[in-house]
Amino acid sequence: MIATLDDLDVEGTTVGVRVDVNSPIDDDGTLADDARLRAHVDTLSELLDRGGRVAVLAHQGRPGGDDFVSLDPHADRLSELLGRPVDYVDATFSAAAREAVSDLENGDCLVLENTRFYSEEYMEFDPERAARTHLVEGLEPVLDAYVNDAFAAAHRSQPSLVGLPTALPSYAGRVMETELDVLGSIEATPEPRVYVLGGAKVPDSIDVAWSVLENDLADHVLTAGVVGNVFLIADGVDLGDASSDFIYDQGYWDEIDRAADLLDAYGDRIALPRDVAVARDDERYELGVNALPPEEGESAMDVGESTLEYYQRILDDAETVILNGPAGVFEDDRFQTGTRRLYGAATDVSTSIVGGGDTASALRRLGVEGFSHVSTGGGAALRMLTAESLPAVSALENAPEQPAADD
Ligand SMILES: Nc1ncnc2c1ncn2[C@@H]1O[C@H](COP(=O)(O)OP(=O)(O)O)[C@@H](O)[C@H]1O
Ligand SMILES: O=C(OP(=O)(O)O)[C@H](O)COP(=O)(O)O
Repeated sequence: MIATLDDLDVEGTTVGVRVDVNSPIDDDGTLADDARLRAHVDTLSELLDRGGRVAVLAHQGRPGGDDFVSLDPHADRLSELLGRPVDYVDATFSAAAREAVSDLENGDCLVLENTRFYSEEYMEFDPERAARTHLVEGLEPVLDAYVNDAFAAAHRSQPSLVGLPTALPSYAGRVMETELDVLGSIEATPEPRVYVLGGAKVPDSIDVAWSVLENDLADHVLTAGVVGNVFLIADGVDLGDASSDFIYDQGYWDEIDRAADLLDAYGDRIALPRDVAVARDDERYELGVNALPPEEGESAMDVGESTLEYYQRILDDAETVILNGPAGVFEDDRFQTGTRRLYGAATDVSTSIVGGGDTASALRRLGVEGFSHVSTGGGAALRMLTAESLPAVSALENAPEQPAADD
């Protein structure tokens, strides 16, 4: 049983709130998209309105990446979104950080530095060991409670996600609560149930396909994106060197065998693209699978019209659709059609659940809206769909007893 904000006596309590505001960053270091910050406004506003003293913890990017930047711009944007001052401290658990947290008054909010600026936070630990890291031992004395609202990072067993809830009374924030409610009760959604697996996380998508087909959760699995390309190759289609090299370069070559095994076991419930779109003379050009391979250098970048009509017919009969990953390279205007049409069709299904960071950003960019639920998580949402437990969620379940809100 996970405690929520309803169980927390907030007033005067200093709360460490782990959020996931990991966002695309422009070349000038500013935030390219603030959707993940917006998602946490309800949790943060509620804590502040109820008189909490809030220290926000979050990561941004991965070491070595161009998006591995400070949380200073995130604090500025949060301040605008919350309509109140949000201080930023360029420290996470040092004496300076502890002093800033200790100085918080009721209704104050500050953002601590990118947790991954400290090497331990980019390592995976079991919860007990995570509780003995510098980050947790440094912060725990100045915090009364911990709230985890970072569903999108809940598949990581890093100190700020599994160590703090081992050391402090802990609660799920509103984003975490909603995500667990929706994604944890997929089997209760109406049937026929269709999964659409696109995008580029091929091993994760194949794990999901195995799990939902084996457990009879899926009436159909529709494939698109790089996932669709892997299934086409597994089915014996020659997609040409460019698409094959891309899959090989991503390290996904072994996935072709797994896709072939899946087709052997559950081929009647797996739908493959019937045509693909390539760039020819700089224009979008569609080819039926019988006309493949494409010309040299051409890569399958989207699904084509005949696939979209086929998938539309399956979606017309669906009561629930669960989607992850764009149908094509939506960043290029020529290859947005598949994602716009497929996801657009999904909004007409009575229950439509979408996961994935790139997917959510594609949908915003293409103006596709009207889903029952858009998850903040990509990898975390996929992992939940395989019914695997998420380390950060298990840590909340096993957190120390908290005093009841009315005590
Ligand atoms: N046919 C394709 N070839 C190459 N890349 C593709 C193709 N289809 C989709 N993609 C890429 O997949 C990426 C998103 O996939 P993924 O990270 O799995 O999504 P999410 O973050 O929503 O889980 C996008 O950058 C998109 O360009
Ligand atoms: O963006 C995230 O996950 P996602 O790419 O699965 O949406 C989370 O912030 C986790 O980041 P990580 O995959 O660098 O641990």
